[in-house]
Amino acid sequence: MREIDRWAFAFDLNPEDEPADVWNLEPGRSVGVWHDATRGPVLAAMHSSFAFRVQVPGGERLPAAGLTWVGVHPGHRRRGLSRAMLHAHLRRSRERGEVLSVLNAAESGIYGRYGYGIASHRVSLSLSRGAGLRAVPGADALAVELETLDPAYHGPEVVERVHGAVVRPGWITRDTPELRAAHLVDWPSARRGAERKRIAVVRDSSGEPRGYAVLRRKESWGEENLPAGTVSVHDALALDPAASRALWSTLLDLDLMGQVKAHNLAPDDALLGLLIELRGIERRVHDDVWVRILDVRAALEARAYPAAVDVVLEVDDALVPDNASRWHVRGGPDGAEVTRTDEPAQLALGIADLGAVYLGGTSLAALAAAGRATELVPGTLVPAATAFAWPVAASTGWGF
Ligand SMILES: CC(=O)SCCNC(=O)CCNC(=O)[C@H](O)C(C)(C)COP(=O)(O)OP(=O)(O)OC[C@H]1O[C@@H](n2cnc3c(N)ncnc32)[C@H](O)[C@@H]1OP(=O)(O)O
Repeated sequence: MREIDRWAFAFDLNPEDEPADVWNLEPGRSVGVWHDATRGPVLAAMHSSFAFRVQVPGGERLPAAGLTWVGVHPGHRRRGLSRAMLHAHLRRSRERGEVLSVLNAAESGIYGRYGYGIASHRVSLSLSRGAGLRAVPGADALAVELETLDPAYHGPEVVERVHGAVVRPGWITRDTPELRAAHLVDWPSARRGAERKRIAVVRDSSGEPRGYAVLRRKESWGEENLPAGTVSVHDALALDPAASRALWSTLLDLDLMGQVKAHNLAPDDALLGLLIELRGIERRVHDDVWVRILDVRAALEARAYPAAVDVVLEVDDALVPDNASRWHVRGGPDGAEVTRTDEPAQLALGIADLGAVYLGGTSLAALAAAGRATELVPGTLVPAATAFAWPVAASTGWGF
């Protein structure tokens, strides 16, 4: 499995990284395709999945198959192996009772055909040292500790504790020790001249962690010998405004650094609201988690809707016939009742686009504007788009 993974993703593990490698795949959830080669059977393709629980609007955590390690040997590509594996994955996930499948895509063109849609986004910011932040009462009373990352301690005591307290659609907790360990691995080859991973921990007066950032600094010197180092942050969370202010004011004022590169932020991360000056900040938006709804009724009944919803959707799903139906969705902030119906449809959309709007991270109105959802009865789009939205942006923010 490691071999086919390396063939598919075109990498070899650096010898210095070998001791850090963690096997995080879960037993019973991988499928391989064998090829009878001249020198004996070899894996031509494989995929695996994690047994996740994904937070949906309203806070419920739904069973979801986190598709991963989809790889086809370059000598066997474009013969339908990936398609066959994806069809099997959808069927097996449904048999396990998983309501959703989620993934991070290697390339954007691969997964729409299997009914996955982009359901959340992540943001990268490039900030100058000293970027001004608004004052937040209580921030100065918080302590910020800077330590070398010790996964055995900081993992359970800080990172997963803070991570597990986040309320946000699309949030996925790392529920196995292997996933937790893999998340904090400090690959020696990834340092590329930067320091080992450090962690900034924000604590309240009782010592409770309220936020953290895993970071590396890299020194560099500009013209006239001016310090121009870079702070790279790939994992930063804060549970309240004061913790966020304390965390980012520390990261934005580290000696000898010229810039801070913050990756994997939710699109509405508090940092964006704290910054006094947004002009000149380089901001990039990437696709985050892709959602495939495996069971329309269970999925739509599990989430909450911020406004009353009463709409008949015509859902098209070529791969899961059970989903392809007309669904009457009636509900609101306390959830919804979803039933098959023969009533005339008011809105029509495909399963990938329903996946895209499901977490509230993509607007149904925006999809309709692009011709990806159709308003069959005038006046039904705006109320439905309002109900399918969510005030907190969807995000997962870590890769699997
Ligand atoms: C969740 C994850 O694990 S993401 C990781 C995905 N893996 C990688 O990117 C590793 C490198 N690439 C590969 O391993 C393979 O090329 C894969 C998995 C992307 C595709 O596998 P293949 O077996 O070649 O695909 P297969 O022959 O089943 O093609 C099915 C369809 O996907 C299309 N397709 C395949 N690869 C791509 C691609 N990279 N971009 C866009 N479309 C693609 C094919 O053209 C075909 O289209 P059709 O439905 O119109 O006929």
